[in-house]
Order: sequence, then C-alpha cells, then structure tokens
Amino acid sequence: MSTDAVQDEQQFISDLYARLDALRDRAEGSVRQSVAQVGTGRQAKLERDVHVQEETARLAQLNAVESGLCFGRIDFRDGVSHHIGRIGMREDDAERTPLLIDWRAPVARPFYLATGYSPMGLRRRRHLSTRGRTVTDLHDEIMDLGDTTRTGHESRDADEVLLAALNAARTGRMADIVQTIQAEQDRVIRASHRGVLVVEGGPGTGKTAVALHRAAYLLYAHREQLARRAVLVVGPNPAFLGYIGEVLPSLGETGVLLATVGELFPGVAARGKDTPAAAAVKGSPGMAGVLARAVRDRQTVPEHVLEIVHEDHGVLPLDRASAEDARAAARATGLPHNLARPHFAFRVIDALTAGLAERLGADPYGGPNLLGADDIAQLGKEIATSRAVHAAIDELWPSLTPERLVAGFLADPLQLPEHEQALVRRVDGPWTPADVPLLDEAAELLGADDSAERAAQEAARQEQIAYAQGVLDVSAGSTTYEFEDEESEVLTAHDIIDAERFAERQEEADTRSAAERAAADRTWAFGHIVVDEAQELSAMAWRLLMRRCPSRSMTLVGDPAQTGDAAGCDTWQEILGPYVGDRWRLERLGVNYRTPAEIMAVAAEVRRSVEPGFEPPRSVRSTGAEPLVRTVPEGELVRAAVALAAERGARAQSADGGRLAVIAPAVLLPRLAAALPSASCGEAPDLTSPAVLLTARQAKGLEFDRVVVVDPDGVRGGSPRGANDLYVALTRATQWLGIVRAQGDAAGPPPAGE
Ligand SMILES: Nc1ncnc2c1ncn2[C@@H]1O[C@H](COP(=O)(O)OP(=O)(O)OP(=O)(O)O)[C@@H](O)[C@H]1O
Repeated sequence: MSTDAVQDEQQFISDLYARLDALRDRAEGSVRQSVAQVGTGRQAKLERDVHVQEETARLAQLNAVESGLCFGRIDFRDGVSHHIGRIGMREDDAERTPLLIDWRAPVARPFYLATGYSPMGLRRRRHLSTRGRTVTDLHDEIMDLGDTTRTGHESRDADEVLLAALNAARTGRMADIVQTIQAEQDRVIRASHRGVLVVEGGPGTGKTAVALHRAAYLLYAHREQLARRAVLVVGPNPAFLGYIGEVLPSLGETGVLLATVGELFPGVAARGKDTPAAAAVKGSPGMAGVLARAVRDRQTVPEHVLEIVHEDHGVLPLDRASAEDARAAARATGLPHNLARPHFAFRVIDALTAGLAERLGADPYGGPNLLGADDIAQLGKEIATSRAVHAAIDELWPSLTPERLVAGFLADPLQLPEHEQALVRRVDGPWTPADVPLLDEAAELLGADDSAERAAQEAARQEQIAYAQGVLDVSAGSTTYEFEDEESEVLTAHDIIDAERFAERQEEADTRSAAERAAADRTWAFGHIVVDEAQELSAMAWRLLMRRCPSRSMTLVGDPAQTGDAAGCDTWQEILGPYVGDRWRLERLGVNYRTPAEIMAVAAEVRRSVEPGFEPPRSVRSTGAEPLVRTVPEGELVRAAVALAAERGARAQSADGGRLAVIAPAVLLPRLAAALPSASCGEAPDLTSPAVLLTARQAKGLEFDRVVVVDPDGVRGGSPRGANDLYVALTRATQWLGIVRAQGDAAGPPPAGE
C-alpha cells in the first residue's frame, strides 16, 4: 500500500488548515480592530457594527468547518484535479487560485454522481478520511477503466466509506452526510428552489439529512436572495431541533432559523401541553372559520337602545338599527377587525351627532333644523372626543389583540360544537404549541391598527432626515466646492445623495442577521421554508407557514406512514391543495440508510397490519442479528425492559460510545424512569446521554445505536394512530433492536428466539 499518496494528501491538508488559520486570524483581527475603533458619529458606528457582524459570522463559519474540512478529491481525465470540502477556499495569491472547492459548486458534482458507466470525465474519485488535521485513510475509485495507474488505496467495496459512516456509533447529534451524499439524494438537494418540492421516503431514507443539505445548497446557489429573506427550517419539537442543530453549521451555514411552529409567534412562549384530542380540534381546518366567527361575535350591537351619557350633552341614544348600519358599513370595508374599527366609530359618531343635532336644533314651530353646518361640525367634534362615546364604541367593537381574542375564545369556545368545547376549554394556563397557529390566524383576522405606531415612525424618520440634512450641510460647509480650474469640480456628498436617501441608508443598517430579524417579526416572508416531519403538521399550522412563505418556495419532507399526530395529514394533496392546487413536485427516496434489513423486516410486518402489501424502503445494510424478543407476563414488562436495557446500556457506556433508547408507552415511563435513573427523560431529554427514555412520539426523527421497545401493544393501542407510532419506534435503531412484550400481546411482532 502506497504511503506516498497519504503523505501528499497530508501535505495538502496541512497547508489547507494553515490557510484556514490565517483566514481566522484575519477575521478575528478585523473584528478586534473594528470593536476598538472609536466611532466619530452615527454613520461610522453603524458601519462598524455591520462590519463586526459580518466578520463575526465569517469567523463562526470558519470555526464550524474545522472538522472534516476537506473530504474528497476528483481527478479528471484531462489532468485537472480538485479537492472538495465543506466550503470554498482560495490561495492568497494574486489570481486567488481555488484551493478547495465547495461541495455545492457545479464542478464538485461528479464527486457525487459519477459512476463507472457514466464517469462524467473523471479518472478517479478519492474519499479522504481525517481525524482532526491528520489524514487517516484514502479510498480511491477508478472511474476510467482504461487507466491502469494504481495508488494502492483502491477500495474493494465502492460503498466502504458510506458503510463506515452508517456503522459509526451515534452521538446524540445528527452528523452531516456531505462526504457520502448518494446520487438520488443529490438530485433532491440540488432541485430547483421554485415552487413546492415534497420529499417522501420511509424511515431512515435520509429525508432529514437531505432537507438540511438542500437548505445549505440553496443558500449557496441563491445567496443574494435567500440570505436577505432568510431560510426557515421547521421541526416537530425542540429536542429534534437540538438533534439536527449542528448539521447546518458544520456545512458552513450559521444563519438559518430553526424553529418549531410553536415558536413562530414572537412574544409567545408555548410551554403548555394539550391533550391529543384538544390539539386535533385546534388544528382542524374548520378553526379558521371558527375564529372568524369569534371575531364577528365581538362586533356587537345593543339589543334595543344603548344610552350613552355624554359629559356635556346628557343621554345620547344609539339605537340598534344605527349600530347595525355602522357595523355593516365597517364589515363591508373587508378590512381586518382592528382596521375596520375606525369606520365603525365614524358611523356611530355620525349617528349620534345627527341625533343630537336633531334634538338641539329642532324648530318648535316645525320648521327646518335651526343648526348650521358649523354648529353640527362642532357637535360632531364634541361627540368624537367624548370618553363616554369612546367607551361605548369600545364595548361594541373592541380593539383586540390576538392574545386577548384567543384567550377569550378558549375560555368560552361557544363557536365550536358542544362536544368539542369541553376538549379545548381553558380559563387560565400557558399557551400551547397548538395555540400558536390560532394566535397567528387571529392576528390576521384582527390586523394591527398601527396608525399610531406609523405616525411615530414617520416622525422619527423626519427627525432622521433633519439630522442627515444637518450632516450634509456641515460636510458641504467645510468643503471647497470648486477648484480654480473649472473642470475639476469636486462631487460633494450633496451631489450624490440627498438627505432622505442618506437617512434611509442609516435605517437599512440594522445589524441583526436576516434570521434574527425574521425570528422577531410575525409578518416576515422567508425566502425558503424547509419543513421536516411535514406529515405531523395540522391544517392550521400550514396556514401559518404558508403566510410566512408567499413565494411558496418550500421543501417538505415526511412520511405519511409515520403520522402520529391526530391533527396531522394523511396525504400531501390534502395539505397542499388549498395553497398550490396540484402544482407541486414529488421526489421519493427509496433506500434506508439507518435500519438494518433484519429490523426493517419486523417493522414492515407491523405496517402491513394496517396497509396490506406495504413495501418498506430497501435497507442498505444487514447486520445478521435478528431483533431480540422477550415475552413476559404483563406485570413484568418494566422489570424485563430494565434488565435488557441494563445489559445493552452497560455497553453503551463502554469505549464504543453509542446511544441506547428505551421507547415505551407514556403510562410506563414513570416506573421505567424510576428504575433507570441514569437514563435521560422528560419533555426535552438530553439525547447525548448514553441512555434515553422516550415515548414513540418523542422518538420521531431520532436514531440510536440500540433500541428497546417496551410493550408494543401498548404503543399501538395508545392513540388512534398508534400503529404508525409503533412503526416509528421499531425503526429507530442503527444496530440492534430488542422488544419486550406482554404475553398474549396480539400486536407485537412475530416471536423470535432469544
Ligand atoms: N448518504 C448518506 N451518507 C451517510 N449517511 C446517511 C446518508 N443518507 C442518510 N444517512 C444517515 O441515515 C440516517 C437516517 O437519515 P435521516 O434521519 O435523514 O432519515 P429520515 O428519512 O429523516 O428518517 P425518519 O423518517 O425515520 O426520520 C442518518 O444517520 C443519516 O445520517
């Protein structure tokens, strides 16, 4: 075996890291220098802040790509070679010669797609394995069969690097797959960003991995547009977001917003929990209409006559018919509730003014009203400024916040059918994730009457313009306009920018990243949205997400066979039909990279009980180890599960690392937690701990080296979509699966030997 090639690559890698260090030093120095700068004015300070923010982001990127910076090389038949890595890097020479090619660049594509049949101009493809900054192994694939040169590192198995990645012990944090993206995955990652792309595939087919790499790819390919509008990745729960949170930074992308739907209403922390039935009601498509009715129900009219006691003019009667007219006129504007409110108020004030004028100006001899237009206008003013009148308008057409409306609705959900009212009724208590789409819907229905805010903003803008004008005047005053020689006229700041533009330029210098600004703004329109476990989202959650993405540039990944949430959807058309009709594309991933064939066979049987003829994705590996099934009396489930976990968990703490999960029905968790004190559990378990205790729902999207599924019958019977939950639980293991089931368990997998 040739070590020359290793030495050559080591030299290259060492040089590469030296360059990385230099770039880091430069960025660090630049940040330090800027921070130390004493600004000489507002503009200078803003420019400094923007610069610091940019350089800090660059530094974060350079730090994040340290591990496995370069992982491949392609040699073309024409003699050209490129090293492929997490980011692109250039030499520090005058030509800025490319040193490392970003994996997303078109020229890197043969690294992922070339085959012996279709070598795409390649002579050889090399995978470099590194630990820290040291080259540990090379795997070469000869693509040009006529080429007889050998390096001594030719792989016997083309999938050697892939299998090593799949067999590696799990850490509790998802790793990127940039070194081993497969051709079918590459196609999805680089698909056009326009429109809605749905990526469907069974468990372990790499949907999450592909979705994250796609986000990184799109940011690379459409940086201008997407960095400005930001990319949002939506996941099912915070634990899952923690699990996938390191992938994008490791690909050099630190500016993507990761969030659950429950986190998408700025100012609201959804810490409460709904029962599945309550969440299903709150997520159902009919809720949009229900909330619209709740808003209309807050637009009231007096039963007969409302007597308003004016401070100066005594009782002003507002009769039902006048109030109804005002309400109809306000509704006819089609504006959201709070924006239509002034229209209602004007009508009411007009009606009250007319009534008062009629009273005060009545001619005792039956002639025309004695008041002139000016008198009536004066009366109108007195009514419009009356506290009592305002209180009455507020009562009839209150100004509402989303929080107030939804809290009021949940306390007394009259607009729902009776049997659903009891499910969602809540007088107090924290917001839940299922409330967030309702708050968002309410915000749309209510609209923000931001006239006062806009007036304040305009005042601030005028102030900035005045300030900018001052700056320009000072600069103009201290400049000699013309040289003696008429032709060499100097352009002053005044000639190239006016005060208004100058002020705007300062406004634009919001130093927060687009993702940070997006997180704080409910009305932000994202450049692209990626939704993972998309099958779990309710119809109401989709309404919220579609509002955040008017361009409909979206990637949805999921597997309807794994839907667990009662509010989740069964088909993509059901989700997408209302927004894009049938104008969406579907890509399927058909290879399971996680679950060995033996485990998948057991999981597929469970699936077939609800979907006869079901074919699972093809497992890329088989371990030769059948899942271990222990059948015990029902009262022994916990004891047996703990014993099995202890056997396997002990190994998880050994040198091979790896993680063990015990997945059980929620009712068994307290006893299991007491018996397995070292296992992490609860709402947000620490997935990096050697052993974790979870429900099947919590395990969705995650994976572990070893999994013990306890009481499969209990998991299946635990919810209307329990069969899907069991399927999820059985497909989480990368190496080994144990099942502890109760005697007489009809739903468990077929018995297998101990
Ligand atoms: N090309 C690849 N190279 C290396 N590992 C891969 C590749 N594709 C997928 N994997 C690995 O397979 C495992 C499953 O991937 P992932 O979690 O993305 O699947 P999924 O389809 O989202 O699964 P589920 O539907 O069960 O959540 C992960 O460990 C992932 O890193």
